[in-house]
Amino acid sequence: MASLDKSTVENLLKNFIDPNVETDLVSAKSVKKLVIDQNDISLVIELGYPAKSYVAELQAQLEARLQALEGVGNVEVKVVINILSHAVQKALKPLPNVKNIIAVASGKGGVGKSTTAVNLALALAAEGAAVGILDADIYGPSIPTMLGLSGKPESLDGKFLEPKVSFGIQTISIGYLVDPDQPMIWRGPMVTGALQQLLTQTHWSDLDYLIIDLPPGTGDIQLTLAQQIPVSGAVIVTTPQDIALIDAQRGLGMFEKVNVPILGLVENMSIHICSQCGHEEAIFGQGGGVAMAIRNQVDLLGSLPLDINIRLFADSGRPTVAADPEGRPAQIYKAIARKMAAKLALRARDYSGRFPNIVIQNT
Ligand SMILES: Nc1ncnc2c1ncn2[C@@H]1O[C@H](COP(=O)(O)OP(=O)(O)OP(=O)(O)O)[C@@H](O)[C@H]1O
Repeated sequence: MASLDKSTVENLLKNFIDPNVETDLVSAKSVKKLVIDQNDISLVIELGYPAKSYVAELQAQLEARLQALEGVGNVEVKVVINILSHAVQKALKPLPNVKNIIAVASGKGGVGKSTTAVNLALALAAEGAAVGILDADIYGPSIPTMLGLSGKPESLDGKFLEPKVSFGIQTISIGYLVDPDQPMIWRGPMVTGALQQLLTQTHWSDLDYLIIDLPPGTGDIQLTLAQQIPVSGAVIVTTPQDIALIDAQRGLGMFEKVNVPILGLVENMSIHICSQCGHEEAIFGQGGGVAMAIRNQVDLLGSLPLDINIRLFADSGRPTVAADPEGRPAQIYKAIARKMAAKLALRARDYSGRFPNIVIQNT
């Protein structure tokens, strides 16, 4: 039997594209261990993002391709998930108990930012991550309603708030603190302080990701939040409509200015599929998200259709990913969530909490 050539195995891994990170396993630093013992191969792949629905497929594909190599004996492939903490803005420190904060933003209001944020949070959880969501949308705090929650959170020690949990997601909302009848102009100045308080005085319990649903727009409040909250990355939600894209462009510029990496764009309401006849119509225009992504050299993480069920599920307190996990829209949300987390996994890690051991010896 011909003996196994090591470089053939390495080349196979160098040419194996992970569709979530959109790069090969070697460049993505996913090859944790490769042992070639005579003709036997033992391989450990480590993914830095939650991917429950991809692990078995990846393992099977790798095993099949390795097994097909000439001269191969036993093949053993193991895929493990290890979600790490990634760097935040230079002047800030990550929160304890929260590995990564991801901001979900939009330039324009009403484009479906909150619906997208809540479904992405559920999708990350479905893929195996520990997830929280902070509803910071002062203009329309809708996350509790979308998750079927009501009532204020408790405080057991009089200092920290206990997040309310729904579908396994830990949640806190600015809506619990601001008076809905108070004029908007008074809400602005108090909001950044209140948000800092919510962020740091909530008993988050070991989160891989905390999703923040930011208020729409690119004004002072949003800029202050983008500067003060220790975020690892931001996602911009837009519709393909020109007017929304112009505002989304401003949002993108705002995050770039404060050195927050853009993980990608999500195009919402991209196409309407008639529930009666199946006819597809691009109500808000076509190709806007792709063009914006290309122009700014950022990723278009995915596009969601304008689908009446997305609204109905959100209104009923059981968003799409929880209500119809196998349906097409839920699959799109999960694909976007995997990609978003995978893009983050490629970014620099946070080393702030890990000082090297310094030993001072008296001679
Ligand atoms: N893809 C979709 N298909 C159908 N309806 C949707 C979709 N995405 C969002 N919606 C609906 O559109 C409305 C606005 O969505 P949402 O509240 O998420 O927007 P937003 O951008 O967060 O708004 P705001 O500016 O108030 O923060 C909601 O009724 C929601 O259910």
